[in-house]
Amino acid sequence: MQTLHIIKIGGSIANSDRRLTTFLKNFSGMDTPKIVVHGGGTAATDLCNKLGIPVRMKEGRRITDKPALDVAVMVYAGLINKTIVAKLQSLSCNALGLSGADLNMIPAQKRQHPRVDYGFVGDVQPEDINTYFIRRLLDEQVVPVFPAITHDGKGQLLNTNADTIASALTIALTKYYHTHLTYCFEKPGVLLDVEDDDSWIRQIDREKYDRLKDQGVINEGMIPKLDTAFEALRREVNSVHIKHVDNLLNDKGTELTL
Ligand SMILES: Nc1ncnc2c1ncn2[C@@H]1O[C@H](COP(=O)(O)OP(=O)(O)O)[C@@H](O)[C@H]1O
Ligand SMILES: CC(=O)N[C@@H](CCC(=O)OP(=O)(O)O)C(=O)O
Repeated sequence: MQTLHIIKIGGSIANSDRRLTTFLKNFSGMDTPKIVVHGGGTAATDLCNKLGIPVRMKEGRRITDKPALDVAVMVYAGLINKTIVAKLQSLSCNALGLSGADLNMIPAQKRQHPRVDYGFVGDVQPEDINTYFIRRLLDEQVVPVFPAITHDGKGQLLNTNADTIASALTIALTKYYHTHLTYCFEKPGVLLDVEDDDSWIRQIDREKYDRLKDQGVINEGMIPKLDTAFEALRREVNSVHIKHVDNLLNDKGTELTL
């Protein structure tokens, strides 16, 4: 079996030219097959603020009404996705940007929640992902770049947390590859004290995560990241790491274990 690296980059990376350029240089040097999944929450929030569109987040997910969805599609599937693809092309990396609607790659269902109406937010089941076309592209040395946008198959685009997409994609491809999932962001890993970058944890298991979540040490955007990371491990993804983007090529960062 071939080894497949799936790298998710967070909003603070996509929003910083310096960080993004460093990441893409390191990433372009990695062996294929490989996939990028990106968020862009910071840029979407900035644009919403400029346009006077209220920003509401609940447990790391954006409550997405129609104006917020329009911003999400423009920012994630448009500006950020095409910027990443162009930069990768300049590094001789044959990237292809694909929202979940393109080639029906990532069908999703509108998020159902007993108490919160998330609006146009999608949840993804790994079983629904169109692995056939992804594998065809990977076989041709193409590097797919997925933004945080999916669709419901009935013409509706949906805003989907990028950590969720990265995890579901990796789970879906684990039948065909040795899969390694890495979440890159601007912190050195999962922190015991969010104010102290030296407090990063080398390894975290589900029990420790639940404890830290109950204590409020892990909150907001880290919740979808860790929930989806543990789901990937449970579904037999070979390794999952959460690390600083500048440590992509070394072993510093938090390793998740079951
Ligand atoms: N225990 C923790 N360790 C690291 N970061 C944390 C922790 N708790 C909360 N955070 C916050 O979560 C943020 C990451 O979530 P988010 O902004 O959604 O990231 P991304 O865009 O990378 O998905 C960090 O920048 C940090 O401010
Ligand atoms: C539903 C939902 O929350 N979608 C996310 C998608 C972007 C994302 O995941 O970006 P980060 O990786 O920067 O957090 C949002 O709109 O913020």
